[in-house]
Amino acid sequence: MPHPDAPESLPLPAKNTLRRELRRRRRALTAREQRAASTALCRRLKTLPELLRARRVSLYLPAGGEIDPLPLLPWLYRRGVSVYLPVLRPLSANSLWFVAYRPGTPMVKNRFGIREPAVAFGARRANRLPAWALDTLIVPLVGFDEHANRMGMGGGFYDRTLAFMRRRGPKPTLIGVAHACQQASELPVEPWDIPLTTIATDTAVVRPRKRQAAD
Ligand SMILES: Nc1nc2c(c(=O)[nH]1)N(C=O)[C@@H](CNc1ccc(C(=O)N[C@@H](CCC(=O)O)C(=O)O)cc1)CN2
Ligand SMILES: Nc1ncnc2c1ncn2[C@@H]1O[C@H](COP(=O)(O)OP(=O)(O)OP(=O)(O)O)[C@@H](O)[C@H]1O
Repeated sequence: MPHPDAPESLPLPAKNTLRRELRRRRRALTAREQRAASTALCRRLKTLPELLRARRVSLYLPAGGEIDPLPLLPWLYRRGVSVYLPVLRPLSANSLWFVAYRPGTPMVKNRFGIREPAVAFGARRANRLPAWALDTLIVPLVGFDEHANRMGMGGGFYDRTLAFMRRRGPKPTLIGVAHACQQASELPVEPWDIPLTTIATDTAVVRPRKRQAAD
């Protein structure tokens, strides 16, 4: 079910207006609603076969009302999963690499005010992975629709970082996560958008429609 306030359709120029509206919705949730949503989301994630198979997973530290995936941490550590966080890649415009996140990882704020592992720590090869070397990415999103299309913060960070998915080679599982109120009725699909495997929210799991042979 689309959010009751979701617009009926989306002309392209309205994309940024919708992005602002969806960001406003998640920021408007109370601390109590945030906690309940995060608990419900993480409970659901723990039942996803994709995540049960995972050995190298990226999470994110929530900002601006994003749903919080961190209650997964103890569960992942217990299962011996290696956990990574996205870090703005130095010297490479708007793309990410993934740095180990474990007790003791030194953290700094990036230019958006989001905490991330310190550059010097991530600079050591043993502490980081390119996206293709992860098996599962938990991907933050600003908006999604019933076909599991995704809208992000608008920087193209994940789309650029995941562009390798169009080529032959490893294809990690991409699990988008969001609050249910971040659903819109129909998002425009851009040529550079990388489709997600699954989206999980506090109330549902959304998967893309299976592609027909003729698509
Ligand atoms: N928690 C979290 N971490 C993440 C992301 C994310 O979406 N969520 N990213 C996913 O890409 C990357 C960072 N991308 C971001 C892109 C834009 C803005 C942002 O707030 N833009 C402001 C302008 C801020 C400024 O320029 O100072 C804005 O649009 O209002 C933040 C993060 C990596 N880390
Ligand atoms: N693979 C890519 N190569 C070059 N530019 C890209 C690529 N992917 C996205 N971009 C650029 O990034 C910008 C932001 O794209 P868009 O508005 O779709 O972001 P988004 O999907 O919301 O962001 P994100 O991927 O960070 O969550 C666009 O101007 C687009 O041209």
